[in-house]
Amino acid sequence: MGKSMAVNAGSSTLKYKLFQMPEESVISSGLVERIGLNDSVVTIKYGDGKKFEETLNISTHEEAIQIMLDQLLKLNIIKDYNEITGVGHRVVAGGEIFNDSVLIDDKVIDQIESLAEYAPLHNPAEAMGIRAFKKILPDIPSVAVFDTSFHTTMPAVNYMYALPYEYYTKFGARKYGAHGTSHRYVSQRAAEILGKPLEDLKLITLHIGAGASITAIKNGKSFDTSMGFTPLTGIMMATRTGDVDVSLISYLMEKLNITKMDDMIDILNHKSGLIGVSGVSADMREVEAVQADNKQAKLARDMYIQRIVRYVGEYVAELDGVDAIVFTAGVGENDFTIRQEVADKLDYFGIKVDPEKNHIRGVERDLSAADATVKTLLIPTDEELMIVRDIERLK
Ligand SMILES: Nc1ncnc2c1ncn2[C@@H]1O[C@H](COP(=O)(O)OP(=O)(O)O)[C@@H](O)[C@H]1O
Ligand SMILES: CC(=O)OP(=O)(O)O
Ligand SMILES: [Mg+2]
Repeated sequence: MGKSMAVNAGSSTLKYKLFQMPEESVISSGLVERIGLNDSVVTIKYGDGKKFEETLNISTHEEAIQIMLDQLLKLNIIKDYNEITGVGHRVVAGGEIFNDSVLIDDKVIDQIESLAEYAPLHNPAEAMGIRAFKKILPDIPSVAVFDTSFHTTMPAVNYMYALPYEYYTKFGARKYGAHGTSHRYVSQRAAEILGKPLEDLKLITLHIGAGASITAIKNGKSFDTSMGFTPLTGIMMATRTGDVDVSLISYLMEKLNITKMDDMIDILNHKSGLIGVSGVSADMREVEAVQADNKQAKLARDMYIQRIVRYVGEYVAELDGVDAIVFTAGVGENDFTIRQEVADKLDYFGIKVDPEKNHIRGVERDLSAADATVKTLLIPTDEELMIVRDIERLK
């Protein structure tokens, strides 16, 4: 009994879902998009199909949380914050400390903050969100659900960097990955849709949003993933480089007269990726709107696709075959053109998408063409559902 709230702070978004428990029915869901960009959009769904929408400039996750909390009361979604009896927060980095979700106490908040360097765009904002909720609801159970915990099953051969070994044992220098809650959710749904036990499947899950990562899943477990020590590496993202030669970084620092590594990393995290190459926008929709007449925008989009294709190819090899690939997250769920072009480039593997089935947004569907030997699925992610289940499990 009661209402449970799942809070999901992404790099450019803040999402929440308020669930009636134990039914797991969604009372209200909200999304603040484009945090830190101009014209942030707040969308809140509630009641019987009611929708609140507002466009304003929101520069931090702290502001986004405040707006969201105010609207819960203003829109009469709840009459009092005390109606909420459990809160779960998505946290990106859990390092090697957290291989499962935990009940949050002061020590856990400190540990999440101590892992800030493992996810600089996320953990500080997420710790802040946890504190904001603790302030208004100090006595209800709250749970942290880590992106990294799904990836703790990766074998050392995949999570180790070829650096001196003691950097791992002394400093925790290894690949941790991210988006684990999403990769876990869509892999479970994929098994249900395919009607096969997850343990028997080889899957490649493509979580492509503002942050983006690809995971190879073997026997239901994360086997390899594209993000690294932090969510900076792997495929190209909205504002992040993805993989880059680190020697180039020191060369560029000299050229740009940058003396602090943090300043350089800030460029790699915030000024690169789609926005960096296109010079237009971090938002795929805006890049696509101008690509016909803008060479850089077209190049940015082509690079974005190419890197996805590259990782899928790598993971087909690592998994020694694949049963299905799954598209999810902001771009993966909404952009049929990206899905189509990615699939077209992978047809050697037997990945083939039916253009008609693919012409859709945001619904679960098998997109595979009749002659595909590898399935392509569209599965909207639901990190919030996973989070709320962990509140129930742990409270
Ligand atoms: N219709 C669409 N077409 C292309 N891209 C879209 C569309 N809708 C959303 N996106 C992309 O999805 C991104 C947000 O993805 P999401 O996974 O929700 O964010 P986050 O990484 O912050 O969790 C946006 O930046 C936008 O580029
Ligand atoms: C880890 C990460 O990049 O998350 P998001 O896509 O939500 O920003
Ligand atoms: Mg996200």
